[in-house]
Amino acid sequence: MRRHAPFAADAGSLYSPAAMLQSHHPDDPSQDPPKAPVSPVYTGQPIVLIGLMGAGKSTVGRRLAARLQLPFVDADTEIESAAGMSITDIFERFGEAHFRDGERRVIARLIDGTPKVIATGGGAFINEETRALILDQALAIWLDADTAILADRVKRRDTRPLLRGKNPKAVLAELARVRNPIYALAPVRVPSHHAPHEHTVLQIMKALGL
Ligand SMILES: Nc1ncnc2c1ncn2[C@@H]1O[C@H](COP(=O)(O)OP(=O)(O)O)[C@@H](O)[C@H]1O
Ligand SMILES: O=C(O)C1=C[C@@H](OP(=O)(O)O)[C@@H](O)[C@H](O)C1
Ligand SMILES: [Mg+2]
Repeated sequence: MRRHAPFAADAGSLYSPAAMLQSHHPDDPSQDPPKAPVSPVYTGQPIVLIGLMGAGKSTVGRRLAARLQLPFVDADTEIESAAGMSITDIFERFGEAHFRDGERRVIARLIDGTPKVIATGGGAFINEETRALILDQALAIWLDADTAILADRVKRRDTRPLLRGKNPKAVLAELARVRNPIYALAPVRVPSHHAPHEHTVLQIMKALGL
């Protein structure tokens, strides 16, 4: 795994003074590139959330990015924009393999070395090429929740083609059996319980030493 030089510790501030000095727009802070928080653990790579459907990658990821003042991007939303249609339509019209190909290409584009939070779709990290890229160039965080919690959460939206017309708990249990050993390759695992999103955000920040 590629190692990144840690930013200098700066007591009292989350942000690197060195990064601030590199601004190309001294008169317009809104033009500055995002600055990675300073931590002895987190060293500025893109943070990539992985885990099963319903784990909270999209909703927790957005809140985590806001908290860290980093850009947030949801890979599923990017795939939908690139395709000009919903994930459900991509699956129906072109099949899962086509979706997986788009997913692989979109995530490769999103991991560009700049600090940001990326929420992936649950299957992204299962692709060998995507997994290798994430493990090498990003910091993968596995949001891990029980099947019962996941099944309860995914009931809220009918946007997941793998669950449509099926028993969500049974599908998620089978996906957990196959995928959890692969998600476990992530260097960081954060449990996602019945608790507010902010609780998981704080757990992630703690795991990152922030
Ligand atoms: N503590 C929590 N952590 C994550 N998601 C939660 C939590 N509590 C409720 N949810 C809800 O679970 C649903 C699934 O979350 P989402 O972020 O879309 O998961 P994913 O992107 O991993 O499939 C959303 O409706 C979200 O608001
Ligand atoms: O687990 C999966 O294979 C999928 C998860 C979904 O994203 P979420 O994990 O955000 O629900 C979405 O990418 C697609 O429906 C397939
Ligand atoms: Mg999501």
